[in-house]
Amino acid sequence: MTQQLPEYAIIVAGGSGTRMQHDLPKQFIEVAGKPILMHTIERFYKYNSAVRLIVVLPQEQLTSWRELCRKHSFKLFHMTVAGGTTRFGSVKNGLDAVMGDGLIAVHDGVRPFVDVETIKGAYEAAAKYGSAVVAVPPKDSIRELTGEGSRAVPRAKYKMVQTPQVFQASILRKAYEQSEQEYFTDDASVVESIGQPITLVEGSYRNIKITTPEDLILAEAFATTD
Ligand SMILES: Nc1ccn([C@@H]2O[C@H](COP(=O)(O)OP(=O)(O)OP(=O)(O)O)[C@@H](O)[C@H]2O)c(=O)n1
Ligand SMILES: C[C@](O)(CO)[C@H](O)COP(=O)(O)O
Repeated sequence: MTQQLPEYAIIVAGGSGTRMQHDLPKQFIEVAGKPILMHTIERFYKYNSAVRLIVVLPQEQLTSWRELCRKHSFKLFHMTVAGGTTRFGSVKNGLDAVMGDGLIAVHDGVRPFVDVETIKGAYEAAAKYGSAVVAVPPKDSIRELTGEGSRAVPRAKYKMVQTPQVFQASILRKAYEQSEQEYFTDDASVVESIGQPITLVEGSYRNIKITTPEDLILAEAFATTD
């Protein structure tokens, strides 16, 4: 009989949301009556209430998050950790709170519509292959910028990468021991750089990252049709 590894989720919500141009960091903006980050945490609880949740927040928002939880009677248990100046730094701080072996999902706090099947598929694939990164096929044509202009590239050769990105704990820890590089845009790029293979698993077009103002319109629509 195979032993079930403990499951962790580091939910990174330590950013400031500059592209949203809102007075609050976007993870705290209300969608369907509650902060985006609460929707995200609920998705992981719905998948498995035993997942150990580490929520990474901007240092200056730790107290206001506690107040928001009180205001919304939000009782789902989670640990909070102060973030870094970049996503890389925030993941690293979250990782410091994970002890021992297990599977660690890193998920953007601003992807509140990730479905349970996607989370389950990612943990299962990571248990088997060591890594699992959720991705979807591009819907648009893609052009590569060249020095002089641009040229078409075959989109069947590309995937749009989402989160969760799940890894065996030892692999993720080793990857985050190195110093940050500019091309690290996600955990897969960090892990790949130490020579570990990346396994892709199917994501969902609903699993949007709330980034710019029009995403909030989509978010309200998704929240009411789930
Ligand atoms: N220092 C940082 C930067 C980002 N994030 C988190 O990483 C996720 C994806 O990042 P992004 O959408 O870029 O969020 P922001 O950095 O907040 O947005 P922007 O780039 O527009 O400033 C978000 O949940 C964000 O809170 C983080 O935990 N710590
Ligand atoms: C991790 C991520 O959401 C995968 O698509 C994305 O790379 C985050 O990028 P951002 O520059 O922080 O928006």
